[in-house]
Amino acid sequence: MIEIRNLVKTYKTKKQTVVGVDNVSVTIKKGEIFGIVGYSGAGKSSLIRCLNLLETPTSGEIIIDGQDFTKLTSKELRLARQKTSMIFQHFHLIKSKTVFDNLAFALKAAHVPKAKIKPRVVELLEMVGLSDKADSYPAQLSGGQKQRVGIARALANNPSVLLCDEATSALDPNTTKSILKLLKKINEELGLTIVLITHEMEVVKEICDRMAVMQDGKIVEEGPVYDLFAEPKQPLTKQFIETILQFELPQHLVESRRGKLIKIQFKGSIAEESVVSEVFQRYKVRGNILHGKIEYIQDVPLGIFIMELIGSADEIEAAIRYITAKTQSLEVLEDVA
Ligand SMILES: Nc1ncnc2c1ncn2[C@@H]1O[C@H](COP(=O)(O)OP(=O)(O)OP(=O)(O)O)[C@@H](O)[C@H]1O
Repeated sequence: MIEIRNLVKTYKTKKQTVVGVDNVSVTIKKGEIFGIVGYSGAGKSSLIRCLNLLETPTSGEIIIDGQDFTKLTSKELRLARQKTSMIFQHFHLIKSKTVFDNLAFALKAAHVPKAKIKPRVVELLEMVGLSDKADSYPAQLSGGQKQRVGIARALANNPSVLLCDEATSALDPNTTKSILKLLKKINEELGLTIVLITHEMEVVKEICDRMAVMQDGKIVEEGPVYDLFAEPKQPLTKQFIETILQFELPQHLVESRRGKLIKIQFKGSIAEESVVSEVFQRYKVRGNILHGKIEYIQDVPLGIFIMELIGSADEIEAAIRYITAKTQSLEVLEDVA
């Protein structure tokens, strides 16, 4: 478990003091994948870099598995850092060393006995699917393969926490997916806690259990990813969710509508029920689905549809009451009746 309490990180420049992290308190549970999103300058890097003391916090506490990282001696800190390893957007591999030697280097640095290094490297390469690249140099690898080496190196000394600093931001969408899949596998198989920072909601949607949204050094909202997708409360969270769930109707559809435009959100198992077809059977209304999308967030469906309901005012009202009761989420967008 990671407990961040009243964390403050400020930077003193010649002219001014800049606040990177502004009194953040958050608890990250053991074994979960926790995503931190925010625009550039929100303080994400400052926060994650404080977690393994790459940045020294100005004040506050960082307690990982019961140990306050801010109170360690430099020797204790070296050992503690092995518990919280990190992967980076630009991989940070040693260019002059082969993949094998990059991994062996991390083990040597942690004083792993020589005899144990080779079998561990072989094991790590297998874990990340790069057994055939042991003798390649970083320049001979694709971005995704380089990040796999980065992940193997981060896992070398059996950390309990993996920190990911925009780990997929330099990768194309397909490679991003494969790296996220690998992170999920590691999380499940090794029980590793993963903290990742990103500006991409796709990443959070794909693998995170819980998330926090940062702005101006503060966490403005946090919670389970599904809940924040289904019911974002803060304007900034809504903005991020809309990058995935927003859709606008083409103007000609809005202009040619004949009934009532409604937006329905289906959460969880209700998304798999036939609420809409039931409405057409029960009430004298006709309808068109004008737009719709079902997103699966950690395999749980979240559907959003825009429909036009056509019929008498009474029947439309009754249909709306029925859908509202079933979904708990219906918004009337436009009314021409
Ligand atoms: N070394 C530094 N010296 C001075 N100011 C800094 C330093 N590092 C970060 N900052 C400032 O702290 C604030 C938060 O920056 P930070 O890099 O943590 O944000 P971020 O959300 O990670 O943004 P990005 O995604 O662009 O990296 C910004 O105002 C930034 O200018």
